Amino acid sequence: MHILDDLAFRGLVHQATDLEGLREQLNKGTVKLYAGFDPTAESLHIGHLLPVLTLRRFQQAGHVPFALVGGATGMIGDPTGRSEERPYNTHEMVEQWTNSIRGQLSRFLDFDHPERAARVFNNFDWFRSINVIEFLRDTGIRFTVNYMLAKETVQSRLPLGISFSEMSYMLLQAYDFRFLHERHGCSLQIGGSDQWGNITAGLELISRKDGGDAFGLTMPLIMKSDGTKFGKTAGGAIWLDPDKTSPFRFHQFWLQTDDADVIRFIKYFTFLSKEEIERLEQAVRTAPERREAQTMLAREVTLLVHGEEALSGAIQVS
Ligand SMILES: N[C@@H](Cc1ccc(O)cc1)C(=O)O
Repeated sequence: MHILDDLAFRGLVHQATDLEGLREQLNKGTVKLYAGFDPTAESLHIGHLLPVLTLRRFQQAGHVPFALVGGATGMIGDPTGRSEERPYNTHEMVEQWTNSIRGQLSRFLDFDHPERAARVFNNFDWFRSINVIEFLRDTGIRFTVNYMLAKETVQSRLPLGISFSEMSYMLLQAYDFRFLHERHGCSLQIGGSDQWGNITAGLELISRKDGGDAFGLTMPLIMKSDGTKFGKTAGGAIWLDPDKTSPFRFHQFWLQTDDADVIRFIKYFTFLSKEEIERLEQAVRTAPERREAQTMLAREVTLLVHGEEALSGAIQVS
């Protein structure tokens, strides 16, 4: 199945800048794509899994994934979806978290592939040597304040005020996209639906400067059918770090998925085939009490994140 058809089947396409153009590009050959992750804590959580696994899907389909860890952007903080300014973390903290997140990402992508090896970047590597005059003359000049004010993130913060630093976040992310496009041939950025404004800011910069082909694709915000937030439990977030959320608790979390959500989550978070998923869908309908789909979901995601040994440990305890 074509990667874009697979993503559509899984309900993973929320918005895209030019799907037909992107399809053409993907058909022509290897596409390099990236997703970025800010080190705002020592570990990724399951909210990050969707972009990570989507990178993996692209790699399996013959493309080259780049994972960017925001050692620089993490020093400012993405205002997207936040109702107030973020407190700053120290440089030491951000650096430490950048390293642990880099390690976590490596489990999901193939870094040794002979032709399509994945890569990890840290945007601090390029931002550390850019000075403010250069940045304003080269990047700031490409955006009108009017354009920035029109972004949803900024709009929603206007009543209470938003700092110049947080408002500039979109320019940092835009700069990354252009940098990876120019230096490393990256032509697609993917992210959660809330990243649309930042991704399109990058496209703005790329097309104004060199007219290159570049695309943006976002994934849906994960909602539970009962209206509560996905991934948040009474005990807090579900982390990928086994020291913060044990493989047992991780496995249990997925086992408790509602019948109404389980097939959607299987599509998002597992690599099971369309046929297998359709069979499980049937099973939820005809024999929900067996919880076959939940068992499968918990098994597959725990295996992906924690590996075989941790999975058998988690199953034995339960
Ligand atoms: N802004 C993204 C992270 C990110 C950082 C830098 C980028 O170039 C891309 C994405 C987020 O908060 O999820």
